[in-house]
Amino acid sequence: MPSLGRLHLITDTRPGRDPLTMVRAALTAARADLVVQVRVEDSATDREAYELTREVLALCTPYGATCLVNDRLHVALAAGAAGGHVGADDLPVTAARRVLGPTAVLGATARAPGTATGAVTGGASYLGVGPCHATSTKPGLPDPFGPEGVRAVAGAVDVPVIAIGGVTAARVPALRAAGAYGVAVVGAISTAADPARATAELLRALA
Ligand SMILES: Cc1ncc(COP(=O)(O)OP(=O)(O)O)c(N)n1
Ligand SMILES: Cc1ncsc1CCOP(=O)(O)O
Ligand SMILES: [Mg+2]
Repeated sequence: MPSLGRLHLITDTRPGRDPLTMVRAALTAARADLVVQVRVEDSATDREAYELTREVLALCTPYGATCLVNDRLHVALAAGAAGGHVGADDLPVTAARRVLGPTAVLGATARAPGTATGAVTGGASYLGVGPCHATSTKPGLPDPFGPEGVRAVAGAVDVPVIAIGGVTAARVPALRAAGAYGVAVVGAISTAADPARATAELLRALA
């Protein structure tokens, strides 16, 4: 399995957003270092998720960037993505690993050391850990737990920990110091005035 990129851009498919323009801009700055996770609204159809994934893959492939799909593992497989990401409301990690096969990238959400070790035993190749900071992108989340929450999880596992939730370039150093291997962002890139520049700043902070 190739090494995982440290910067994960999660597509912003809320009404009025333009996820493909964001992905294009981020790729010009991050190239092969970018992981793009295709995440669609729950109300989107599988056909819409599949078509967006195919378009994102077509953008990622020339750069050698990695494309993952959130939640919908059948879409990941059908589209030819490198893997997927699951959380508490999705397939259990062991089942997700069976679906994706042994070599695919499989991310799992974990907020505590016990869940984290269980996910790794079940076959997760990285963990998404958050919300680290307050976010307006996903409603209904528990309170943010800051870098200390990342430290607790990172200390319990030997797979890459990707910090998520309200991540900005300014917040990256503390998250890295707490053991995060990388970060996943929506708003830091999708709401930036200059998404390519925002991507470059995040990469600089991660280096
Ligand atoms: C890298 C990363 N970490 C966490 C999540 C959240 O996944 P989940 O808890 O299943 O919530 P949804 O994104 O499905 O709403 C993620 N997608 N990526
Ligand atoms: C999907 C998800 N899971 C936890 S926080 C989050 C959204 C992160 O978005 P942002 O980077 O805009 O805070
Ligand atoms: Mg999910």
